[in-house]
Amino acid sequence: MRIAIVTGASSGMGREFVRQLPYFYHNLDEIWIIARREEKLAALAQGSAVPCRIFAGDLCKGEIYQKLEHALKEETPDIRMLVNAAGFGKVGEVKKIAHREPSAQTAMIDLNCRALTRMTLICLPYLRLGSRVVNLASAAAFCPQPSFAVYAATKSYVLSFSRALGAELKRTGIYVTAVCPGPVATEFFDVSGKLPNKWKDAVMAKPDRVVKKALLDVRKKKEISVYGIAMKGAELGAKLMPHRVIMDLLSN
Ligand SMILES: NC(=O)C1=CN([C@@H]2O[C@H](COP(=O)(O)OP(=O)(O)OC[C@H]3O[C@@H](n4cnc5c(N)ncnc54)[C@H](OP(=O)(O)O)[C@@H]3O)[C@@H](O)[C@H]2O)C=CC1
Ligand SMILES: CC(=O)[C@H](N)C(=O)O
Repeated sequence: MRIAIVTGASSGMGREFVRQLPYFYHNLDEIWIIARREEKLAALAQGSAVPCRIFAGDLCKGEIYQKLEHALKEETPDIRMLVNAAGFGKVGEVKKIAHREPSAQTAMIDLNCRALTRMTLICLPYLRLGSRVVNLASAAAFCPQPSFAVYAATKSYVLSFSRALGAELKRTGIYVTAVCPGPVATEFFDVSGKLPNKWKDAVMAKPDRVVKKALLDVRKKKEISVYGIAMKGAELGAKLMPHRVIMDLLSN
């Protein structure tokens, strides 16, 4: 059985991956979709061109992994693609968020880093020649971001982990792509709060376009997928400019 697994499938870019995957991969038997909101997953499954298997649960708790591991052992599928899209952010200074929502920042690390790593480790034995791992990092991975500090740090982890894992797996014919978009119009900002920099509103991208570009880059075995000229500029800027200067710019 050939499958794709997508976390964070109930909204935003995860959902978009589930919608677009059948057009890029014509031979998928099932897509396994993961998130907490079961009703959203059910609605997605209903409209899907490929049968979807729903795994509703919290990736910061153990139960969902047990269900998934059990299903993997039963089916021994060929995982053609794992998409780690579940994630969230919180806008604001570290101290203020800690006061307002004491556990939010460590929960962010749990989901954005720990859960993504755990999902990858669980799926690794089922990846075969030509399989792909797609990790949703962010342009926030390129440089530390005051007022988005923990979030940007988690995304630096995702980018670093993805690149190193990709280097390890390349000789086995398995490819890893870190997707690094700038701001994308999804439910993300309902959870994170308003963006700290007004210019980010001006470069807001559409999720379907970001995901289409990501899937094209995945096909090309690209290590990093960056959507849009503005974020390509940001990537280059973060390589050329001292991060202190960029942080000053971001703080103003
Ligand atoms: N939007 C943006 O500007 C950008 C986003 N990203 C990254 O892209 C990824 C997708 O974000 P996006 O689509 O924008 O955001 P959304 O908020 O639309 O999607 C987040 C997804 O994660 C799921 N999720 C959240 N918490 C948990 C949890 N504890 N257990 C299981 N699933 C969970 C949500 O489902 P549910 O609530 O049903 O559990 C939802 O499906 C994230 O990693 C984000 O950091 C990267 C760059 C830019
Ligand atoms: C939310 C994001 O990850 C985005 N790249 C941003 O920096 O706003």
